[in-house]
Amino acid sequence: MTTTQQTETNAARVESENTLLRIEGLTKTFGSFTAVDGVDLSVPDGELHSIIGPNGAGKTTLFNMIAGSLRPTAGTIHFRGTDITAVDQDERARRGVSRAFQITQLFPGVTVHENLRLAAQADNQRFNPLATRNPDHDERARGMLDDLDVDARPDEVAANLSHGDKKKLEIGMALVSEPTLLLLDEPTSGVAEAELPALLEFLTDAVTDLTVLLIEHDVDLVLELSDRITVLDRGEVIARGDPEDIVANERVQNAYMGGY
Ligand SMILES: Nc1ncnc2c1ncn2[C@@H]1O[C@H](COP(=O)(O)OP(=O)(O)OP(=O)(O)O)[C@@H](O)[C@H]1O
Repeated sequence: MTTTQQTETNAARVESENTLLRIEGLTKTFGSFTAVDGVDLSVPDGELHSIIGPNGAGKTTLFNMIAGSLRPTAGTIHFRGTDITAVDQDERARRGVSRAFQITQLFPGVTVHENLRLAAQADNQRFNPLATRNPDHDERARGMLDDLDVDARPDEVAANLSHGDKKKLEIGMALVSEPTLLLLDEPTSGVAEAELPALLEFLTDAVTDLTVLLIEHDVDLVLELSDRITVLDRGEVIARGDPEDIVANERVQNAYMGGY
């Protein structure tokens, strides 16, 4: 083997050692319609990778396949080097793939603290209010509540929070389960303009040491938070790069980001 070949092999090995999520040829068809069409994606440890694209581009379908709620028609998903394509959603969550949903999933009738405690003690994201109380979960819930800085007392019921604080709580519930890969689906959807700066500040802190896949329509937020961005259009990857590359990409301009 030449020195150049050796260097390339080493570089490939380092790349694969750092890769947390690797997707190859991922495809989903609904009848004759192809919603996600042969998507490749590699996300290294610690990266915040955003998936953007116009409505109906296939972002949520892609997320559903990564989270395990939707079976791909073709392609593979590797997580930490292991093929998880056939692994069910609960087992993926147990292995560290955690999802905060587009539609708020918190329990409106219970307190803010209790929501976080239930999330901390959830076994692979299945909430069990009857599980034996563990002081460690209480502590993690309290710590997360401090980080969240929501405008509510711990004993306030979640239903009384502002929409922005509900979003924060929902993300906090995903974080308190200590995920390896966090899937964030539209964290700012429905959040009032006035609440956005606080949510952005929280998100920036919360995701610092995590590997995150983010779907988000707010382009400013995507450009600010992302290490890399993948742009989908009609199920296909049309561009990938760091925020500067994406802003400068003509195809992306035409498909999606008119005005940037
Ligand atoms: N279960 C389903 N059956 C049939 N078609 C579906 C199904 N789920 C999604 N689709 C279609 O697949 C395409 C991609 O949908 P998807 O929700 O993944 O897009 P998206 O990029 O997340 O859109 P948005 O930004 O509007 O949330 C859309 O045309 C949608 O109508």
